[in-house]
Amino acid sequence: MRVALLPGDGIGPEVVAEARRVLDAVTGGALAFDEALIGGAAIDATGTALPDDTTDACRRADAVLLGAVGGPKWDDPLSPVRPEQGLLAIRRALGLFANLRPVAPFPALADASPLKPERLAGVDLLVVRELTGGIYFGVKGTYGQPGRERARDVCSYTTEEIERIVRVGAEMARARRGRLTSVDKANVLETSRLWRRVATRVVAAEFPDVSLEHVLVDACAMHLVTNPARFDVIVTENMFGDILTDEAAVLAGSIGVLPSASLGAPNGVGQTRMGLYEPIHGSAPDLAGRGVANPVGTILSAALLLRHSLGLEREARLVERAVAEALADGARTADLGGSLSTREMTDAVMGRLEVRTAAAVAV
Ligand SMILES: NC(=O)c1ccc[n+]([C@@H]2O[C@H](COP(=O)([O-])OP(=O)(O)OC[C@H]3O[C@@H](n4cnc5c(N)ncnc54)[C@H](O)[C@@H]3O)[C@@H](O)[C@H]2O)c1
Ligand SMILES: CC(C)[C@H](C(=O)O)[C@@H](O)C(=O)O
Ligand SMILES: [Mg+2]
Repeated sequence: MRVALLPGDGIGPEVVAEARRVLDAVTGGALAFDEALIGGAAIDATGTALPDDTTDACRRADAVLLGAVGGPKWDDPLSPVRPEQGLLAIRRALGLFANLRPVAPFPALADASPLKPERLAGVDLLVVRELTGGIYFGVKGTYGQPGRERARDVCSYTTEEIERIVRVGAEMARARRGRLTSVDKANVLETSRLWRRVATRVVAAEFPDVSLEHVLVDACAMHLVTNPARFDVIVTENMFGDILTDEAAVLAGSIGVLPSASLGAPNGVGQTRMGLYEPIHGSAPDLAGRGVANPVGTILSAALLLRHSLGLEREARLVERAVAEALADGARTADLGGSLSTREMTDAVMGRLEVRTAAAVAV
């Protein structure tokens, strides 16, 4: 099995290198890795944020593990080439329309969250974010005379785009606690009114066992910090999902611990899917090059990769348990109030992994 690694920029290469060590350990070296350029690193080397070689390497692979893209070096708002274009382009090129962002805070990290511990009790939610449509991909441009320009970004969704992401959300809810929250801004936006109608129809017709509620995005932002345990699966459009998941990171104690899986259509073979896996955080320019970033979000993304694209559920669980145990034993990087380096944090996880892997083999 082949995994394409796209380390990207800033702390991306640091956290991807650590997740690769974990993947190697848990699979006993069974995976082949191909490294390729994306983002600012690709702009510097080739002039474009997503070189064709990178897309080809991803297409040859069973799954992709990505670090992060972007940074101050490429932030000029007048530049026609931007690192983030590479990320959007690879999501689109691989048809990765469903972005799963689980938020199940580790009990050991309750003290790292600014929320009261009682607010965090029972929180286990999954945000299913639409990833290849909406305002990110609509017509955009800046028009008019210098000094008097107008800019626009068009938000557009088709019925089919909404149907397929709602189905993913409802399937996930069915496999969990059966509750789906569709988040929109239907009191203002046409796209949201279509979204709401389609979600209602799809769930009623195909998922009678799933309960559906509609919540407006502004209210959802509030509920996420006042009563997050009320949510099971949240399905929402591209930009709302981006914003709400950074907010939800507060529940987990740090944005450095949250993983994500971006999936395309099932490939039929044991229902695994081509997928791209990445932490939800960015390139953290303030931490880059210092070896202090938290690798847990990327390591947990690697676990999702094992589960969803390689069909290695046992190995995925081994990694997730090793992370939980390392955190329960007090392993902490600086974002969680500790002093471990990126590598030491990974070593703490790998120490638990060895014990667990040996036990699993013995059974
Ligand atoms: N998927 C991606 O590649 C992705 C996601 C978000 C932002 N970005 C890009 O990253 C750059 C920086 O964006 P930003 O500063 O708004 O967001 P960011 O997520 O990079 O950083 C936000 C804050 O979280 C901290 N943080 C992030 N990851 C961490 C980790 N693993 N361990 C410890 N602390 C961590 C940072 O130090 C910073 O204080 C921008 O260019 C942005 O476009 C990329
Ligand atoms: C960097 C940016 C394009 C990206 C997004 O908005 O999708 C990021 O914020 C994310 O959450 O993956
Ligand atoms: Mg984001």
